Amino acid sequence: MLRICSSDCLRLASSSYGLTGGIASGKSTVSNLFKASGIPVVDADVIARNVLKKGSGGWKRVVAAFGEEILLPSREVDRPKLAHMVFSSDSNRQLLNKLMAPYISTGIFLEILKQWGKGAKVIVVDIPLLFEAKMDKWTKPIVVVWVSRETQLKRLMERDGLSREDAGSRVMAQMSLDLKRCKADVVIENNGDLDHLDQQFSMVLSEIRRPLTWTEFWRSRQGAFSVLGLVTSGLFFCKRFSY
Ligand SMILES: CC(C)(COP(=O)(O)OP(=O)(O)OC[C@H]1O[C@@H](n2cnc3c(N)ncnc32)[C@H](O)[C@@H]1O)[C@@H](O)C(=O)NCCC(=O)NCCS
Ligand SMILES: Nc1ncnc2c1ncn2[C@@H]1O[C@H](COP(=O)(O)OP(=O)(O)OP(=O)(O)O)[C@@H](O)[C@H]1O
Repeated sequence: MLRICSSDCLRLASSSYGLTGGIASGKSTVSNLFKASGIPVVDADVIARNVLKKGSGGWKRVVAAFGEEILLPSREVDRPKLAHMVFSSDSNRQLLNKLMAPYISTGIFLEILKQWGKGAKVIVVDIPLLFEAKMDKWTKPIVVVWVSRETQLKRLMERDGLSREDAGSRVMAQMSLDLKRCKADVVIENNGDLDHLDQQFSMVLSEIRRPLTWTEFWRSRQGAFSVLGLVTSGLFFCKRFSY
């Protein structure tokens, strides 16, 4: 089932749409559908991977905090080892989040600027921890890909070859999907098959692409800039012709 909060709420859109959900809820699957529709996607997981590349600023801080035992012989981070350390300990995870957050948010911001520079009118920003990291104010509307806990665990265990216990600790490291669902503008339920997901995605896309009504336009960011432009030029002409 698809839930879209209200057309007004959705159409207050700025040009950065948030895409979030839980681990293995299907965000990447949905972001691939956006890409296939010609909408660029900024992927926070890709940025987070770059932040941990050997020799980068993030890598240095993380190695200094967690020690050289998290490194492979190539001196790249041993991701499964670090994953085990952070998903089995709240304090380790909070430390990693604190160290990486400034690099990840700067990376996301620069990627958005890059896409705007390329002329993109709409960008989807795929951030797994959008609510947890309080980045939800940056994006509108927010699309949450929701699945039941059982489906989530099953897909996570299958995809990453994890035990039920390890999959459970990764799920528990995030805000509950039920809470994220309450905070969403659009909810895509992904318990069904891929055809069902495709159908919901088409509905989301047509709602997002629907032209703005005049009321919606004036309430949007573009509308606010137009008002500002009109007022500024009005003042300019009044001043010019008052001599
Ligand atoms: C711990 C790391 C090394 C594990 O790497 P791994 O290749 O196994 O997982 P990957 O990066 O593909 O992440 C998979 C999923 O795990 C979840 N996840 C990742 N980090 C976290 C975290 N700190 N807290 C909760 N969930 C997380 C997300 O849903 C993400 O989509 C890696 O996830 C990491 O560097 N995490 C910290 C950076 C971060 O917060 N990433 C999320 C981007 S907002
Ligand atoms: N509707 C579906 N039917 C069957 N399998 C699905 C469906 N949607 C996603 N999957 C599978 O579930 C797994 C998780 O999906 P995906 O990788 O898109 O999740 P994600 O939210 O991006 O995960 P992560 O937070 O770890 O990055 C993948 O193996 C994907 O192929």
